[in-house]
Amino acid sequence: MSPAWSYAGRVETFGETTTTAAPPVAELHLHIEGTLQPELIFALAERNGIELPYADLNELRAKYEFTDLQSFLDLYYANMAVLRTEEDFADMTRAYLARAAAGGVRHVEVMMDPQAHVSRGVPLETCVNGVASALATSAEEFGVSTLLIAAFLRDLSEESALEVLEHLIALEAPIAGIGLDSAEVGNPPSKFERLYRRAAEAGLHRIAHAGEEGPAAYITEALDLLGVERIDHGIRCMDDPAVVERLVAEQVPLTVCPLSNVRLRAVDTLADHPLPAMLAAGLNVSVNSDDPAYFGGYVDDNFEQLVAIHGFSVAQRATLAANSIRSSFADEARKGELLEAVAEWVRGAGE
Ligand code: HPA
Ligand SMILES: [Zn+2]
Repeated sequence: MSPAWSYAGRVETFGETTTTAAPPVAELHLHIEGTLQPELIFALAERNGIELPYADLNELRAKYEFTDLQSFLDLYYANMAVLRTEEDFADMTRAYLARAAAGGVRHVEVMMDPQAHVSRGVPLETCVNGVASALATSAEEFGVSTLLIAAFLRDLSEESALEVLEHLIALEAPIAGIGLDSAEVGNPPSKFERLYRRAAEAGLHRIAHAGEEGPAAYITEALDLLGVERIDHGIRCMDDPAVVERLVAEQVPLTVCPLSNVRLRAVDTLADHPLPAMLAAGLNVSVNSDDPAYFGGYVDDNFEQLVAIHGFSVAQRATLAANSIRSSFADEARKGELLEAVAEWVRGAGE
């Protein structure tokens, strides 16, 4: 199947040299199911003989107007119905990797939502093997190193999450860690203490969404009760100076997703986004796409708009890139290579 994306190869010019707006980065906050582009949804529906509730691409695209996280999640879960076979998961993953690589991503820690597939009758092996098979050839094919993270749906029970985690462990699934996503408010980190304890016992990395729509207190809970190594989003920390102070002191990585926050109305506009203030406060922030097929762009699009709206300098962009690399779970040798690539990008930018 031909890829359902295209890349315009946008560049900026600095004096004599030309460089891309986005530095080489590690993408640390990416839901693979959120990379499913409308064209691929139609292609997979046809391949699998599935009738979509939309007459055409335009009717589907008209649904991409969100009022909050839940309004997005409803469409995100509905569209997953087209993912049935290993090949479907692999094609979706490969399309993301190709597009991300073209936009500067050099390392990615891909989240997937196994419960969203198992609950509609897709075997765990099918979704894991499909995504993992595309990740396995990514370094060679796209120059992008990869890790896989199983994310659990916080609006489901802890028992459901534990059952799937045990199954993943029994299958020796190639996962590096676990995450926590879906509807945040009313589903605090404290609901998943046993899950995170089990993941730690199994030697898995631990991350969690917190402070996207939920309060700053959820960030503290995720750190203290779940022992997470990174916080996904975390923007609501800005409501509580004591939480900011702690996050700065401990240099807890926050994987921020500016375009996502605008599309889900966590912030009104990109001009109102707290990322510049977060950087200025000394927080360990990075830039990520979250669900690029739904939120209007990949990592490079996020950087491009941050430059356009906030005038982020080469030095600021290099800091964001270095933060992403240092906060990744890549090995030290890979981190060193990627940090060198950032330094090279800065030299090319001539600032
Ligand atoms: O932005 C998100 N937030 C919470 N859950 C999610 N699942 C996919 N994307 C998201
Ligand atoms: Zn997310």
